[in-house]
Amino acid sequence: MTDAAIAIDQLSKTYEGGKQALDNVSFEVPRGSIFGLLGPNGAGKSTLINILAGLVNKTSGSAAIWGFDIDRNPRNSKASIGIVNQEILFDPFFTPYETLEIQAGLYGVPRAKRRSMELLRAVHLDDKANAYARTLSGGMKRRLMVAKAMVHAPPVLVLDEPTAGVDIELRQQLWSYVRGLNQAGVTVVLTTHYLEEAEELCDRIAIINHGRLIANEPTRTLVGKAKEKLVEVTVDRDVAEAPASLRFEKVELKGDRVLAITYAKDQANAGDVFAAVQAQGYGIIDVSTREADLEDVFLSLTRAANA
Ligand SMILES: Nc1ncnc2c1ncn2[C@@H]1O[C@H](COP(=O)(O)OP(=O)(O)OP(=O)(O)O)[C@@H](O)[C@H]1O
Repeated sequence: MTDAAIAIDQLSKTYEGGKQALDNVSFEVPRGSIFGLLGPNGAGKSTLINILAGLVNKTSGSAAIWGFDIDRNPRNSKASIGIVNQEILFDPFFTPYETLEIQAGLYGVPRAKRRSMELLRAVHLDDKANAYARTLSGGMKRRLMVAKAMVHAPPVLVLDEPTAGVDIELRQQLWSYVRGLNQAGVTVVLTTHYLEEAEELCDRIAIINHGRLIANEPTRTLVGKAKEKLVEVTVDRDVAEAPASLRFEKVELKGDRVLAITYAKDQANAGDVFAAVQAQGYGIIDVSTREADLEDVFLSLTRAANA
């Protein structure tokens, strides 16, 4: 038995009709982490989450949640995970309070241990406790889904694209709640298309592309893998067009006197860039560099995997 929050071993899924959504995927989510599961549309993220939730049958491989194998110990594995799906699912005629009470009933949480009001307060819905769920805004519904996933106090919370269509302020609120849960000991797995969100929140990131795992590393290591770096050079006179003789990945003219030059870190350094600019007869007035972010890494990894 592993002590990972989630352990996935050689997991594969081929849907009826022959579409292979997961191809031999193995990784572990460390307990206590905020783990990002990233990938382009159709990569297989939802399939993976639905297998963990018991909603989709895997074709082969194994998965365990909090040490409980999903086949051998489905009750315990299900009790160990709370999942917030992409779709918003609850009865529009129940109030948020009732929705949580019903969910608690489904999970067999005894009345004395229910904390529906506390959960509603945590997601800033306590003033809507007795409103019909159908009268809630999209963002409120999503927050109710998060509260619903937490009624049985699972040690692992999975959020599948939780902020799609949620405005920035509510997104911040949602994340501060998720961070709070994590600080209280809950392991969090989230899938997102917002790379900067993953970069900011996640300790570790796995990337899936066409059903295959192409990265699984601490966020910092992953960001450090960016192959390209950008330097902007301000020169001492107007540049009519980006000089063609500068042999770097990309040279763009930004404004009259600023050259934005992208170079491959393993082939050049900033000194080479400055020397090349000076060799063109320009004096250098100012320089600024930008560290590559997760977006660059994500694009270069998925591009390499597709090639
Ligand atoms: N029930 C199904 N039957 C057949 N194919 C399916 C089914 N569900 C998903 N697929 C296919 O499996 C692949 C993976 O889909 P999945 O929804 O897991 O991807 P995803 O990474 O979650 O994408 P998105 O970010 O768009 O939700 C896709 O090609 C999808 O069309």
